[in-house]
Amino acid sequence: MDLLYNLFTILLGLVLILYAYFKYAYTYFEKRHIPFIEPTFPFGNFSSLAFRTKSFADVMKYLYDQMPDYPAFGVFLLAQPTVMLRDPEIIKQVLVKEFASFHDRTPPINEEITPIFGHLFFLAGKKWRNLRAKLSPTFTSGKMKIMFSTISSRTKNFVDYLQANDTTNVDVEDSWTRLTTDIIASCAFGIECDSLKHPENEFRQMGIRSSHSPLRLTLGMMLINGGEYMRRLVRWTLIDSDISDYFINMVKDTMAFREKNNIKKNDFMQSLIDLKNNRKIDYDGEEGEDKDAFFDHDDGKSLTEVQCAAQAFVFFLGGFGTSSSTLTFGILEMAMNPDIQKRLQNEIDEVVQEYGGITYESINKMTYLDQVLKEILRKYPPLPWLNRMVTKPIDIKWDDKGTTVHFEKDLKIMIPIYAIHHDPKNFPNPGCFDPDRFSEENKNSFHHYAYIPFGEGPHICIGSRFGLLQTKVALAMILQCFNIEMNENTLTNQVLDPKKPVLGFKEKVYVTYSKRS
Ligand code: HEM
Repeated sequence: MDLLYNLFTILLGLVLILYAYFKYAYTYFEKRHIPFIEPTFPFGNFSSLAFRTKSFADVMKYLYDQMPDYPAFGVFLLAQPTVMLRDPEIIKQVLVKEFASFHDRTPPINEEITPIFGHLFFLAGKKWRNLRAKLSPTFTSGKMKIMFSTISSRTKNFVDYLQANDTTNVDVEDSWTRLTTDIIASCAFGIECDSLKHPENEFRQMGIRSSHSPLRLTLGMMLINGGEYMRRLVRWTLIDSDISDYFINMVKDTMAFREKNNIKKNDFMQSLIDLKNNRKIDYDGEEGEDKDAFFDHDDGKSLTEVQCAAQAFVFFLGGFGTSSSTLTFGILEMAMNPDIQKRLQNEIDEVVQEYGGITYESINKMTYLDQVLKEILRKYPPLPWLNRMVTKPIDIKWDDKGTTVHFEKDLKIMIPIYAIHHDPKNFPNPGCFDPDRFSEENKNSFHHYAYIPFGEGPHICIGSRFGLLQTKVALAMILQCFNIEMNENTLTNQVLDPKKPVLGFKEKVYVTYSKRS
């Protein structure tokens, strides 16, 4: 009984200390005269995230909508003060103009604990800078042109498969993730896994497990964001070790096999092999692509096999989830907006006739397709927020009256893309799907930094060209062969899923693909 009593007293003492610490932390913005939303112990302003009752996108939009009169405001993630940005001019300062003060997303991840996370998305400081310089030539337009044939042949197989099967009630997300998994498996890992016919294959299963954010990952990321002490406390890995080992071994095996048999291919894996062997990737960008920027930060060091595996892993995660989410939302909008679908089909038919098929060149001629894709990414940005932290203290221009606000080192920054894209001040009637927002005459009607599905500045998505290309090819090939229609299983008033790390609906999206005559 005594033992129980003592334990209870210790626990109560700890909770009280924690409470006092959080209460003190919650005075951060008040002391600095920065507007903020009142937090509650212990989750700050993010309790619905912790209890998974709302998606990241919805929580941020809820907070954003509460502070319409401020260019930015404070919130708390647990006890962590975080500034959420609203005004595109401040967003521009953070992402581009004052990049030197906002160099990193989070404090550096510990590569010894989770080597598979030693990739572009999580690395910080010089390590990120050097790696970005090394990897940029992997994604030039020249490389995309070469990879077009892999993308289009996989997509053609996919369309053939649909044509040969019953498509009266297609589970849209499931089918797209199979296609995008196969494309990225081939381009990033150099393997063929045919997820269409064999959805249970090991590669796909590992991919599904690694991208289904378990509670551990969400909590782990909150703690990693929490600063030096918190990061030292996080001793568990953020991903199951069998998944991490699987990807690392696959990259090692593929590299060894290709080198032993002197096999050279035009894919991401080849770029990684070049970097491992300390040879720079050949630059084949087009005029206008900044060649010097690619190389002026290169430290000349080669990558280890494990570092290569981490990059292949982030290409995989970045490549399949974001694109299949974009395509799923796109297909649903096509089904709900038959007029837009028809206009897009007319463009595809005309351009295909002119060029004799769907080619790299013809895809780039489809201007309405480009508008449709931009509108999908506005309404449904797959990554609904960006984060940065203050790496060097700075006075930020707060408004055009000359007010400045001091941001201290280590302050966290959130940019709620989803909320910004749904702000009627930026995009009138934001719930309406209207690709004409991006027409030649309207494309300057919104602030450049109010539309940021790929982020902006030096951290901008490195794979955006690849992502756009594979989604455009997929939409064009599907709409060339099928009309997309709603059926009795199509839900049109869905809510966002709190469990998915990438934007997605809670319930499945079903539609009918009917063959075009
Ligand atoms: C529709 C498709 C995609 C969308 C919407 C998307 C979106 C984003 C966003 C919002 C960021 C953060 C940018 C920032 O912080 O400013 C990002 C970063 C990144 N993305 Fe993508 N992405 C897509 C496709 C891809 C693909 C296909 C790959 C790889 C093959 C990829 C790899 C990456 C990497 C490595 C980063 C980190 C870049 C850095 O910090 O240097 N993404 N992406």
